[in-house]
Parts: sequence; C-alpha cells; structure tokens
Amino acid sequence: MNHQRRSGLKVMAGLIGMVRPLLGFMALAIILGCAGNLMATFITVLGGYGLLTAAGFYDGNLGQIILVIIVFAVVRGFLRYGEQASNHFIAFKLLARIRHKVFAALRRLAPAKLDGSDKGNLIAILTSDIELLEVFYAHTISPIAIGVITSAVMIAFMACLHPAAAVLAAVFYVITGLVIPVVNSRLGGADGVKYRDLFGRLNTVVLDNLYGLDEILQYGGQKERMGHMNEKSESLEKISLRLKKRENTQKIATDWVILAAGILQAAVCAAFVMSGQMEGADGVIAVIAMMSSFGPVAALSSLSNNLTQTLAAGKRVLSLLEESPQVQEVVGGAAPGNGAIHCDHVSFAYRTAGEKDKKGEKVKTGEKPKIVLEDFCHDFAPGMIHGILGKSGCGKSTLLKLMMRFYETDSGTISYGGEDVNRITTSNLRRHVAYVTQEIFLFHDTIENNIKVAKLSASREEVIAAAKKASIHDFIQSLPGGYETKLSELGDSISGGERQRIGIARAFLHNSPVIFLDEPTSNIDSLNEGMILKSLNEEKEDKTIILVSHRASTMGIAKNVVRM
Ligand SMILES: Nc1ncnc2c1ncn2[C@@H]1O[C@H](COP(=O)(O)OP(=O)(O)OP(=O)(O)O)[C@@H](O)[C@H]1O
Repeated sequence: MNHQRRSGLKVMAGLIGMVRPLLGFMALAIILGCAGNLMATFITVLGGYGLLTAAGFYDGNLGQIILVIIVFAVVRGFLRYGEQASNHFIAFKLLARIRHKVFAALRRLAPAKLDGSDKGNLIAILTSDIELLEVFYAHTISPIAIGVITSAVMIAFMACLHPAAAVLAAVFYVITGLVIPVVNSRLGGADGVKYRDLFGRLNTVVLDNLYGLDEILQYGGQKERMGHMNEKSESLEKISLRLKKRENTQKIATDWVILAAGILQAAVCAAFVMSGQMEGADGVIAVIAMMSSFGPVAALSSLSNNLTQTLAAGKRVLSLLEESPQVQEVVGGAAPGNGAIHCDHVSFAYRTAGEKDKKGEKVKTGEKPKIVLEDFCHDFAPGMIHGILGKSGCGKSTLLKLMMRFYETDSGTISYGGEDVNRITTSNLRRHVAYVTQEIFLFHDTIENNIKVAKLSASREEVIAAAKKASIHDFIQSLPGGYETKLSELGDSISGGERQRIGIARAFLHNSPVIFLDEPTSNIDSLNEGMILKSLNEEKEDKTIILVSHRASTMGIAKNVVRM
C-alpha cells in the first residue's frame, strides 16, 4: 500500500476535519470541561480565601465561601461527567464513521490494490489503529481547547492580583502545555510511527504462521519461524521501552516545571509583598492559584506521549482512505451488450516498484517488469464452451481478471457484445459474469448461505438445483444439519474438492450469461467431474463458458480451445 508522507499537523487537520458534523457536541465538551476545571482550581483558591478570611486578612463571609466550595465540588462532578460523555459520544460516533469509510475504501481498492498487500497490516489498521483514534477524539481535541481557555482565565485572574504573577503563570503554562509536549513529540515521533508499522508487520507474521501451520510443521520450520516472530516482538518491545522511558522523562520534567513555577511564584510574590507592591494575602492566593491550576496544561503535556502513536495511527488510516484505486469503479456506464467477448490486441503487465499507473501514482507490485499478455486477440462466442490452454504462469488467470476488469489492459480492448469493458457499469459486469477462481473462499456460515453468496435472494429450491448441478447435493444431504450445517461445525474437514464444488454451485446459482471457470476440477474425482461437465454442457446453450484447465478430461468438453 502507498503510505504517503505527511506531517503531524496535516494528520491532525485531516482528523479534526472529520469532527465537523459533531461540532456542537465538541463545543459542549469544551464548555463543560473549562467550567469543571476552573471550578476544581477555584475550590483550592477559595480554600485559601477561606483560611485568610478566618485569619482576618480578608473581610469575607466564611459561611458563604464554604457553601460555594461545596457547590463547586458537587457541580464539578456533573460537569466532568458531561464533558466525558460528550467527548466519548463524539469519539465513538466518529470511529463508527471512520470504520465505514475504511471498508468503503477497501471495496474501492479491491482487488487490484489489495493483491499481495500484507493482510496483517490491514487488520492492524482496521482494528487497533482505528481504535487508537478514540484517544484523539475523546482526549486530545477538547483538552487542547480547555487548556488554552482555562490558562487564559487564570492569567487574567492573576493579573488582578499582580501583573508579574500573571506573566510568570503565562510563561510556565506555555512551558508545560506547549514546549514540553512539542519537544517530547519531536523526540518520540519516529518511535511512535515505527511502533505502529512494526505492530502491523508482526500481525502479518502471526497470520502467516497461523495459516501456514501445517506447512511449518511438515517441513520443521518451527524454530526459524519462531525466531522470526521473536525478532519482531523484541524490536517492538525495544521501541515500547524507549517510548515508556520518554513518557517517564516527560512526567518528571512536567512535575519539576510545576514545582519550579510554585517556588518562583512564591519568591516573586514574597519580593513584591516585602517591597510593599502587593498585599501579603494576595501573594498567598497567587501562589495557591498557580499551584492548583496546572491540571489542564499538565494533561496536554502527558498527551504528547500518546499523540505520536495516535498521529501515526491516524496517518495510516488517512493514507488508506486516500489511496486511489488502480481501477476506478464505473458508475452509470453502459450495460454489457451480450455474452460475446472480443479481445482485441490486448497487452498487460503487472506494474513494478517505482512504476506509475495510469493516474501517475507510484505503485509497488513485483520487482521486475512482468509482461504477461502481448497483443492477444481472440473471440469468445456465446452458446459454447471455450477452453484456454497454456503452460503454468503464461497468463490464463490474468486474462480472466482483465475480462472481469479487476485490472485494466495497458493497450487493446476487451468488449462484451461490442461494449468496451471499461465503459460497462461495474456492478452490471459483476452480475453479467460468474467467476470461479482457483481459491474458493468459504465464510463462517451455513453451507446454504455460502452458496447463496452468489444470489442472496435465492430460494432453498434454487440452492438445491445449483448444488445438484455442481454434484455437491448428496454430500450436503449426508451432513447432520444438511444445508443448515455450519462450516465451523465441520472444522477444517471440508475437502478441496467439496470446496471447489461449492464454488461451482455458486456459479450455477448466479445464472449469468458468462461463466469463467479457472481450474474448477483440479481437486475433483472423475465421477463428480463427469457430472459437473454434464451440467455445464446443458447450460452452454445460452451462455459463454470459458474454462481454464490443465486436465485433458475437463478440456475435452471445450469446443473452441485457444493456446496462450
Ligand atoms: N498481482 C500480481 N502481481 C505481479 N505478478 C503477478 C500477479 N498475479 C500474477 N502474476 C504473475 O503473472 C504471471 C501470470 O499469472 P497467471 O496467474 O495469470 O498465470 P496462469 O497462466 O493462470 O498460471 P497457472 O496455470 O499456474 O494458474 C505469473 O508469472 C504470475 O506470477
């Protein structure tokens, strides 16, 4: 996948842009957060006023001060609840929206851009990266605004006591809430990005090891595979340790700065009190106000520990959302003419690293130029079964993928009944063609639903008819739950041939004018093969059937065989 370079600020802007529809809730969170934090600070400040009033330095009403403190303490709880509720409402609404967008992006990018992309990394983006954005939406945007607003109010309050106290507070708020987090982010930024990338790659290794467990055991690769996984885990741990150390340093630095702020404020106020430029009681209040007002800016300071990782996650999510597909979906285009497929001087190569696609974007697939088809011409007429022969790797599957428009030809055209495939509405094309690939994917669902993938509205009778044509009906009937049997109940016991026959049943159920079958019988015994071929023969009258197979018995049914 193409992860573009973009600065932290750009990522932030991109993420903040998504909040637009929920600005009202964000404003509410900020108002509640400011009020709550100011009340928390003023509970301590009013405590100071109360003590000084009791000691006779102020002529206030002690009872009223205590009452206000109690009211602030109670209301502060509700305000905090309201702030958190609003922030989390925004966060989870946005996470749902982002997940929706990411799935839409994957639909756009599939299949060309996802071919060969590491799935573990995609899973990391879909799960933990998106999840991490919760930190950004619930604990980053509003705290920044709250930190700025509450600091401004406290500076104004201290200016009423003495301008110097206000200047000192301003300087220390900036150090705590801006300088420390920016420096911390700069120092830890690269590690945050590395951590997220490595986490994605570790996911890929774990997935590979899980899917390839049989091969690993068979060829005794446990030690080497384990070593590879350990290597990745150790690198991840090293980065995590560095990030933790940096977090501790940030916490210590913040505590020191807050302590220094209090001491300096005390020293400055003492000097002004002694020189008669400030009342003694005001000096005490200024110091109390200074010490108790760092909550929101200290929160900003510690935010920087997560921010690098959050922004790294945001960057990966945004890059995926903005990735342009290799093949654009056609909406509102033409309908396929009929089942007559005409390939006219078709050439195609899988793109190589650093090469540009039609949109001028760099693509990374393969290492050397891989010219697969050159000047290929052929007509596939309807009403018969066509065969494609050729040695392994010569481009038979690629030709089918080009006819499905999973990829676009580099030159030449493919047309259906005279209509260029590039102009046919993609959803129409998918309905027009049933494609049985070499790897049949089965979902964790019932056998019936697995066949109905090809036609969701199909009745049980239609499913049974398709299963009979694919010679899988008897097998399904023999299962304890029949068509309702869940694949998970069968464990991994479904054989390669049964899997293929389910794939073929899907094609029969789809009942489209064109059927592509890529090695459909490679795992099927001759008895079942014979029955499937018989069904295909019966279907061929009103269809264009294209068959790719190395098996002579299967190819025997094709009337028109093209050699590649
Ligand atoms: N996504 C891809 N990126 C780069 N190269 C690819 C890609 N898919 C296939 N190829 C390469 O293109 C060539 C043609 O592949 P294709 O699958 O079309 O061959 P095939 O004739 O169907 O082979 P087989 O009979 O073994 O199934 C092969 O060399 C293959 O390695």
